[in-house]
Amino acid sequence: MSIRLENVTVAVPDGADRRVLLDGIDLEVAPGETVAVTGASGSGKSTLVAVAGLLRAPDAGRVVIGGVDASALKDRGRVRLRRDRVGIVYQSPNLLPALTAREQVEIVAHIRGDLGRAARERAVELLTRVGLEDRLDARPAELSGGERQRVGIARALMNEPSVVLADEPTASLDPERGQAIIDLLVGEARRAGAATVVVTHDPEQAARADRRLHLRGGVFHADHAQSRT
Ligand SMILES: Nc1ncnc2c1ncn2[C@@H]1O[C@H](COP(=O)(O)OP(=O)(O)OP(=O)(O)O)[C@@H](O)[C@H]1O
Repeated sequence: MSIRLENVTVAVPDGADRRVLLDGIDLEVAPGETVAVTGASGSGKSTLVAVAGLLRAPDAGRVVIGGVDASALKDRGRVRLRRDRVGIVYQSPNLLPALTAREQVEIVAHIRGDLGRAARERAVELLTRVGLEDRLDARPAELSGGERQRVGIARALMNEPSVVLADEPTASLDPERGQAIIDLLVGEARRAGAATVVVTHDPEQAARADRRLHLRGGVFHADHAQSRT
């Protein structure tokens, strides 16, 4: 399933004025496609992820996930659409200190009310895919930053999302580990056929995506790195 943003506009208070962060953005990401979004600090990248992930309603425009127009849904429907179709990888994975890696991932199924044997097996399979098969019972304090982010990726994929959104998922890691995490995320999202948007500051990471867009002045510009290649 794809995600489509149509004419999305978001403005925020700026002193006595209002500042337009997203100015009629159009974006369609196909199933299995990865789009990297770069942009200066404060350019609205996190806001874009929040809107695409149905965490924040745009002031105007629509977000359509798998053909379903989120703006036409009531709050509960929007929450369900996000829970069932969207996986989000955050800058920092915000794991629950008391839970093991396995439980951090299982909790997604628990929230949906379907933590049965199949879900438990899927959690282990995902943690294995991200290279944590030996760390299943480790708690966050026992994991490195990179390992915690791997748990965050497994957790984001647990609901078999149609759309994966990642907001600077490697911000807290060194470049080498960051690149490995991006490769893992992009690879897993492609494998799952998810439409994927990765926000990153890092041109090398952006180069791993199928398409690169640069957010400036509230609109997308084709990334310079892309036009050189
Ligand atoms: N609800 C809000 N009220 C007021 N200002 C806001 C609100 N949401 C975002 N902003 C401002 O809008 C700008 C863009 O924020 P956003 O977090 O989307 O940028 P970003 O590109 O992700 O930045 P960074 O790369 O630094 O994380 C920032 O200046 C932020 O302070």
